[in-house]
Amino acid sequence: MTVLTGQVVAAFSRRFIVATADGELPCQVKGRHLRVVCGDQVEVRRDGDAGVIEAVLPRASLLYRSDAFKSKAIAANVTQLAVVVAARPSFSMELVQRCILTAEDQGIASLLILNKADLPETPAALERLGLLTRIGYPLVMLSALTDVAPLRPALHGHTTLLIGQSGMGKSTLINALFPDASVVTAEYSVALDSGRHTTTHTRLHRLDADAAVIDSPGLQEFALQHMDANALAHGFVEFRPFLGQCRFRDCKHETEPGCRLQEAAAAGEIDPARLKLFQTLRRLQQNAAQRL
Ligand SMILES: Nc1nc2c(ncn2[C@@H]2O[C@H](COP(=O)(O)OP(=O)(O)OP(=O)(O)O)[C@@H](O)[C@H]2O)c(=O)[nH]1
Ligand SMILES: [Zn+2]
Repeated sequence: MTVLTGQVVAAFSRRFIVATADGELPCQVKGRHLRVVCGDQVEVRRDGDAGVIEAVLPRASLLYRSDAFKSKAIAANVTQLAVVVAARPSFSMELVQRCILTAEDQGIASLLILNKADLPETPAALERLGLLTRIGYPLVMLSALTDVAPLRPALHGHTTLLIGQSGMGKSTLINALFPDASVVTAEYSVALDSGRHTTTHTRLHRLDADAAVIDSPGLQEFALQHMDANALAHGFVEFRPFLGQCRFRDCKHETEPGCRLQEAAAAGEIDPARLKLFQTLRRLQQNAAQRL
């Protein structure tokens, strides 16, 4: 029997959404050991002011967060991933793409949020993001300090997971969307060009009956060892029309003759930088698999 106190909110009858979880929360449901994460739908029996989880409903999606060593589930039933970036401190395009690849693997839509639009370096950041907007990822530009209205239409009807490197302004954004949430924001350290960690929990905030936003801790790294070569290739959405058309069925899309992806890169049908990232990630995945 698992008792959750103060960790379940947003009730519809006996069904709850797990709103706060520090990673995966172990629980026992009818003798079975399970783990619930933020966004999970559970059926809860009230027991005083606490709740006893009686069932965990099947998940429509499960997003993982990984470092170099292990994958950890961060949120369930997310329908949209929103990656927050800003011109300052600098952000990693590779990290942004890794997050999006994970979302693609789970069939989740991705959205780019370019925050701190008031900064003079913003056009350069927008230019870098062209790698992703050109292949169709939507982008919302805003300044969380002054106005988050441009983001609202994109959140409609979705459970959105906000993800981003430290210092991009995620907490500021959450504060502006949910004035009662009282998330601590920190001045990022300009000298180190990186943010300090102020967010420790993954937390679901309800926007309205059909929309919610999940805030997650600032990212430093995002490994993808849960995706094999095939999943990786499909994660690059613009590769999909060319997959299965290489001369060799087990083509690694490196230097093989008749590789349709290399041809597409040479012809400007796909961005060579994206193919290069695929090759790097596939090799990393391969090496990790060999170590097991
Ligand atoms: N100029 C400008 N600064 C902003 C904007 N939004 C946030 N900031 C600043 O960026 C810094 C970092 O913001 P936070 O909201 O703490 O960043 P975070 O991404 O939540 O960082 P972690 O909590 O470390 O994950 C703070 O000094 C904010 O005031 C913006 O729209 N424009
Ligand atoms: Zn190939």
